[in-house]
Amino acid sequence: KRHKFWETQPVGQFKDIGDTSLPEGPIEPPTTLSEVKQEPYNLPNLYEWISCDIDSEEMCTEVYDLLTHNYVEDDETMFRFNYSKEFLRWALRPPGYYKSWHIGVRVRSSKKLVAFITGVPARIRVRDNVVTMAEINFLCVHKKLRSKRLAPVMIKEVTRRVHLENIWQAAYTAGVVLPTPISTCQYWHRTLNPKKLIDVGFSRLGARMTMSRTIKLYRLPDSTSTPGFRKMELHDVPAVARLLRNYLNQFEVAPDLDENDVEHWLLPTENVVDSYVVESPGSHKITDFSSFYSLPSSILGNQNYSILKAAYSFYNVATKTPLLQLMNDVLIVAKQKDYDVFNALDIMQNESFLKELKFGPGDGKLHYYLYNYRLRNALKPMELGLVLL
Ligand SMILES: CCCCCCCCCCCCCC(=O)CSCCNC(=O)CCNC(=O)[C@H](O)C(C)(C)COP(=O)(O)OP(=O)(O)OC[C@H]1O[C@@H](n2cnc3c(N)ncnc32)[C@H](O)[C@@H]1OP(=O)(O)O
Ligand SMILES: CCOC(=O)c1cnc2ccc(OC)cc2c1SCCC#N
Repeated sequence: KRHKFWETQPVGQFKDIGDTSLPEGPIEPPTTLSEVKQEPYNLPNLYEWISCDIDSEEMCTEVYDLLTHNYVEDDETMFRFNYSKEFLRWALRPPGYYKSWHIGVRVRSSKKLVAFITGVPARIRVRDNVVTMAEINFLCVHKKLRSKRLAPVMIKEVTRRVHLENIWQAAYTAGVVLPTPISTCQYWHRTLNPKKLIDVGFSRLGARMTMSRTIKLYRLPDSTSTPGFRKMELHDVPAVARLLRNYLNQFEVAPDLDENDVEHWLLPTENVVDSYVVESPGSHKITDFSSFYSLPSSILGNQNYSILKAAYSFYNVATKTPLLQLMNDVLIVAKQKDYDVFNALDIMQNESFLKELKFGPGDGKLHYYLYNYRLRNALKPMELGLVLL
């Protein structure tokens, strides 16, 4: 398959797979800031660039509306991601973020927002090297402007703006295969509301299974079982940061999160991210941690339902409580909060609980990518300690 754009980029190329003579690490050296293109890339005349101020209610609504109608759909066009406005504000304003990396394209005449791409800064450890990167996300071109090679221009423009901040690497995920994945992961789904998932056509009644038998199969207790299991609070940040930093050390690629990062990414935010700790009743020590984020989806073409309430496993650390028990408690909480499904990737140590907690494998894959950083070999999912939103 020809990749006319990606073959011009400093990314692992398919032709280089297996070439162990190529060194691991940056593919191109940084340039001086004066060598970075100072002016934006050219768009077709009808369009103009806009840096989106996500703090502005009006601008945030325009971004939300573009994504709600034009962002990622599954292959069967059963669902389309429906990131909420408060989720977008959370995802796009981590410590050290740049408004200039929230890039929109408007129609000059109507001022209609028709495309979007974002970056946020993150310190990512790759094996033994911590690299400041841009995490790229929310690449979206309006359905009516597809297949016009707008995406490469969006990607070159965000690359240019990242370079202006003296950052030369990026991390991103996609459901499509591009040159060249550093790892390919699988989604797993734990049904919480079987009736709804069957009604929308995602799940089917198993052979020799009645609806009531199916409901019983996925039923969860009304309350959690781990003593000391509670919502994370601000004063837990130092302990959670210690726990998480230590846990993530075992993975080949993982975020290097300090206390500011932990406060932003993991402190509970209503309808955006939920996080729980296990505080040992005696010692008051934080021994375990679990978190999930809330990413609803529009249900396309169903008479009875319009929104799927989905929770996505985020970061989990079990040092005392068995991970299986910790995750079962988190499923119980997600069900209490009326989620329809709890999703998880087969990364980190997730494989150890997926089957036992009745997750089923999805048919979608998620490919992880690094920009301008070569890994000699692809990673197994369990070597990945990075979750992108
Ligand atoms: C140092 C800093 C560096 C920062 C930058 C790092 C890199 C960041 C990279 C971005 C990471 C984003 C991560 C992220 O947001 C999470 S993945 C979600 C991407 N968004 C969607 O799927 C939303 C629905 N689809 C669309 O809006 C359009 O189909 C998009 C805009 C996806 C493509 O628009 P289009 O109208 O359908 O297509 P053309 O404009 O005609 O362009 C065709 C070219 O685009 C390549 N393409 C297609 N999908 C891609 C994807 N998901 N990543 C990268 N490239 C993608 C494709 O291979 C081809 O190139 P090739 O000819 O070489 O094969
Ligand atoms: C019921 C299980 O499927 C999903 O939760 C879901 C929801 N919305 C989507 C929107 C776009 C989409 O495009 C790939 C997939 C989904 C999926 S499956 C993959 C995500 C997970 N887990």
